[in-house]
Amino acid sequence: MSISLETRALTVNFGGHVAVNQVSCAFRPGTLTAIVGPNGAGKTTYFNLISGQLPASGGEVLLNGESLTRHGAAARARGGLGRAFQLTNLFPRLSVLENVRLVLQARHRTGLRLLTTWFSQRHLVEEAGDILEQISLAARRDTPASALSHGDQRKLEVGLLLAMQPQVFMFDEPTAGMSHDEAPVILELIARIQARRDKTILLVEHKMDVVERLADRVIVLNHGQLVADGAPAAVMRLRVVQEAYLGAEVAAEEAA
Ligand SMILES: Nc1ncnc2c1ncn2[C@@H]1O[C@H](COP(=O)(O)OP(=O)(O)OP(=O)(O)O)[C@@H](O)[C@H]1O
Repeated sequence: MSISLETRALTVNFGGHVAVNQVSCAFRPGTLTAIVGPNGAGKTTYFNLISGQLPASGGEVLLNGESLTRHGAAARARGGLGRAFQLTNLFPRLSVLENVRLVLQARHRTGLRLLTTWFSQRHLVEEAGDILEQISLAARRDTPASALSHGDQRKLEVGLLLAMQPQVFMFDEPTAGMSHDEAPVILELIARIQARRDKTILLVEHKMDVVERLADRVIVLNHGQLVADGAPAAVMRLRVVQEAYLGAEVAAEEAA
């Protein structure tokens, strides 16, 4: 399939520090790419540059061949870049159902006039209800988003992404801070999006088992540079990756 998202020599400097350094990479629909690397390698910064949260110092981000340089985060989201796990996406006082319904409403571009009709309201609520089933939050549909546990808020964010139906899904450590019971729901959802094979999925992930389970391709960032790119089995054996993961495990053991 043709390229959906591409970065060309994407670069950002913070003072004298080059956090992302000339990263050129192309992503295709139907592929889940895991972005791995040691702490501070530039993974989240790379995401921020792609989604427009952070302006680049150099290089370009292209979606379907079109440069996004002039577009801010909101325009990129409308254009098809869906990034989860910025809890700011949620409307805290609105119920779980209303959060999803609002995003569906925006996607269907149903104006206020149409929305007043009983049919369109019912249709949106039904579609929102389906999404709540998928994210296992149907029982919490009337709960304000702010009253949900952290794990449930993260599920709801995936629900908002499902409602947006972006072309590119960006997940930044989707199960971080989640309990053992909660994480599988999110991973299953990502696997289901992946199974449709029409979306481009980017995943920043520290957990090796998650990368091994989900990734079709792994790219490695180290000191802001793209240092490896390929099939998960081969890339995960590389020393820089082993050190990054072993380092994380040792650090976790020391902290325990
Ligand atoms: N807004 C900022 N201002 C200054 N330096 C920053 C800023 N954001 C990130 N950095 C620096 O850029 C480098 C890359 O950080 P980044 O968070 O992207 O790494 P990461 O690979 O996501 O790390 P981790 O795995 O620990 O989340 C780090 O040295 C970080 O301190």
